[in-house]
Amino acid sequence: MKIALLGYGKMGKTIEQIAIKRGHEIVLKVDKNDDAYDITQADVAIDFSIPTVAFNNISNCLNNGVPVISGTTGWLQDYNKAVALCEEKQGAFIYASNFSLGVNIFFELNKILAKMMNTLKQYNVTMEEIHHTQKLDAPSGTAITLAEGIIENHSGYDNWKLDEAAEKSLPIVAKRIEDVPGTHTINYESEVDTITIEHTAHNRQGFALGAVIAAEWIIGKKGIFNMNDVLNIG
Ligand SMILES: NC(=O)C1=CN([C@@H]2O[C@H](COP(=O)(O)OP(=O)(O)OC[C@H]3O[C@@H](n4cnc5c(N)ncnc54)[C@H](O)[C@@H]3O)[C@@H](O)[C@H]2O)C=CC1
Ligand SMILES: O=C(O)C1=N[C@H](C(=O)O)C[C@H](O)C1
Repeated sequence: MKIALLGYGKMGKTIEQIAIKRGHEIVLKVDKNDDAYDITQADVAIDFSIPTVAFNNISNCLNNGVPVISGTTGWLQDYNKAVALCEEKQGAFIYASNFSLGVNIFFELNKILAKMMNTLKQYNVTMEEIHHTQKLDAPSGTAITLAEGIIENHSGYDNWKLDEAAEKSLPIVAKRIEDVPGTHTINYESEVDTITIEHTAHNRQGFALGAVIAAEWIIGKKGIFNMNDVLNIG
């Protein structure tokens, strides 16, 4: 498979290593200021760039008939536009806030726990995410997906807020600590006890492998998909 990497930072470089080990070829590496490039030489593009350029990168792929996987977070105000463009062009597109198998299992566990806790009003939910200090967005995309999983399954919450407590709001605390690849913790706290679920990434390999597996999976397909489609869970 010929892969274009849109964004050649920490994730782009990790994806390159894994893709080559799995027998793929990197035909294009696009980073900032690389404006003139021909995306059509790639069978599939993988975008791990920055929030302000992700939508342009995705649009360029869809406009040129190249299936695209995006893991960039912090651009979701334009997600519906990307979906509409994908439908118009009959293209193929996957966005996931987190491509790792472990986090996708954690997403499902989070929904089940929220459903179980729905009637137990003595427990308040809080969430914390910790990432490295170069991260541009807060809260993390993964924290937003987790919050959405709780809101869909627990009638005590209908929105989330960063660093703020309010009625029916799920508070998310975002911490930035040197070199942390990504830790997400959800606490259900009552006066007598606390129930905690947590996912800790030890490195970026799980995110990168998931993105390459998604790229392998999307070849030959048309439509808008997510990691549940790829991993067949949920
Ligand atoms: N969905 C997932 O599983 C994961 C998502 N992420 C997200 O992926 C994104 C990238 O993460 P990292 O690689 O850690 O960040 P990074 O900062 O190491 O890499 C981003 C790269 O994008 C480049 N860039 C800037 N403008 C560009 C443009 N116009 N076109 C292409 N590239 C451009 C930057 O120069 C940089 O090299 C972030 O949004 C992060 O939140 C990170 C890890 C896992
Ligand atoms: O920026 C990161 O590093 C990560 N970003 C993603 C997010 O915002 O959830 C996924 C992972 O936690 C690492």
